Amino acid sequence: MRHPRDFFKPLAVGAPEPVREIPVPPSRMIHFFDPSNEKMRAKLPAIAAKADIVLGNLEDAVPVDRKESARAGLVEVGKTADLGGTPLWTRVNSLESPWVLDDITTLVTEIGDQLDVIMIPKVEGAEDIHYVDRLVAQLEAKAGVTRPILLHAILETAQGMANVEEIAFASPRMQGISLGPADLAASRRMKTTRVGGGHPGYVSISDPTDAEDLEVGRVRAQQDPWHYTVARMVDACVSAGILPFYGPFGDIKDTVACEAQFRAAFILGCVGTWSLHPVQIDIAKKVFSPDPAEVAFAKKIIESIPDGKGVHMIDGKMQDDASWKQAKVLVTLAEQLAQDDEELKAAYGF
Ligand SMILES: CC(C)(COP(=O)(O)OP(=O)(O)OC[C@H]1O[C@@H](n2cnc3c(N)ncnc32)[C@H](O)[C@@H]1OP(=O)(O)O)[C@@H](O)C(=O)NCCC(=O)NCCSC(=O)C[C@](C)(O)C(=O)O
Ligand SMILES: [Mg+2]
Repeated sequence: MRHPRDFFKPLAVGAPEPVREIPVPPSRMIHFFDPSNEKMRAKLPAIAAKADIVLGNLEDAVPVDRKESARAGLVEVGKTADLGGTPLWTRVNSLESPWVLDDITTLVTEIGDQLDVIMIPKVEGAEDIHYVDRLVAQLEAKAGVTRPILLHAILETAQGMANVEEIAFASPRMQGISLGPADLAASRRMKTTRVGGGHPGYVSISDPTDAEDLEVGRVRAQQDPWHYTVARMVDACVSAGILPFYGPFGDIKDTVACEAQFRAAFILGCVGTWSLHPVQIDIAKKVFSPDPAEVAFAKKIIESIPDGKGVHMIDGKMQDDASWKQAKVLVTLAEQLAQDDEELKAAYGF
């Protein structure tokens, strides 16, 4: 483990100094696009105008025979596309793949100053982050990159989950962590073919109303199979000062279930999610922007308790020092999002 006094030293001579605080711009959705797809590249400026973050995906979902053109397409995006200030991220191929070394080398040296975050798939422990950390520092120094590129890990193996805390703390470059429910389900031998979301077999059942007939009056409710994983990921991220994200929801047509899954993650503490299709950008924006009615009540708590101390009754509900802090979380997020969004500003009454 690195000495605490060395933690913020660059890992290569000439590399930029690591950041001390992770920047928190609006991060409600990381929008995935395939940079080998010319049509998607052409549409990117319009997508970037709606999305908080755009990410050129080089890993799974990009066919093997298009890995090189995806990498070249992303370099073209970094050099020529006008994204209007929307951060550009990438997901590189996994560390054991034959493409990742060229992915990282090419991207950092060609478009290092345009790239905000590199997402690393299938991270299993701190050693994976340490490897990329040093490599990126060497490449930043070589290319003269002036601000450090941050790293984001995807949790998609049981091993990665078991090591989530050490992954979160592995480097000052760590920006955040996302859930990778498809690979994680496979790694854990969960019995689902879905990419994120619930499963009709994962239910809780009420007691029977008739002792003789066990079928009578029983209500079944689907549970969230990602609850434990997301909650643990949120704790790991917050304790390390980095940002937790949900991940993909593969049933593009089921916008209702997508919204429910995103909202569960939002309520548990995630700052954002992924969008795989333009329709999911709007869902994420709606879900990860706090509800105006809740913001109004949170403002009322803050206004009624100016010093944030003591016990108070507001609309029949007990409020104290801790609930004042909860209110602060909502109002601070609402204020931040309203800064660049006139519609939200009006909805929150700022
Ligand atoms: C799902 C797909 C195939 C449906 O694609 P489609 O063409 O069937 O959809 P469509 O509704 O017919 O498309 C309508 C229009 O939207 C465009 N479009 C469609 N999607 C996008 C997009 N993302 N960005 C920008 N534009 C997009 C599309 O090109 C089309 O344009 P057109 O009207 O001009 O013809 C397509 O949306 C897509 O390829 N999305 C990205 C998929 C992806 O990145 N997957 C990997 C992340 S999830 C993952 O890896 C798992 C994980 C974490 O690793 C783990 O859990 O383990
Ligand atoms: Mg995956």
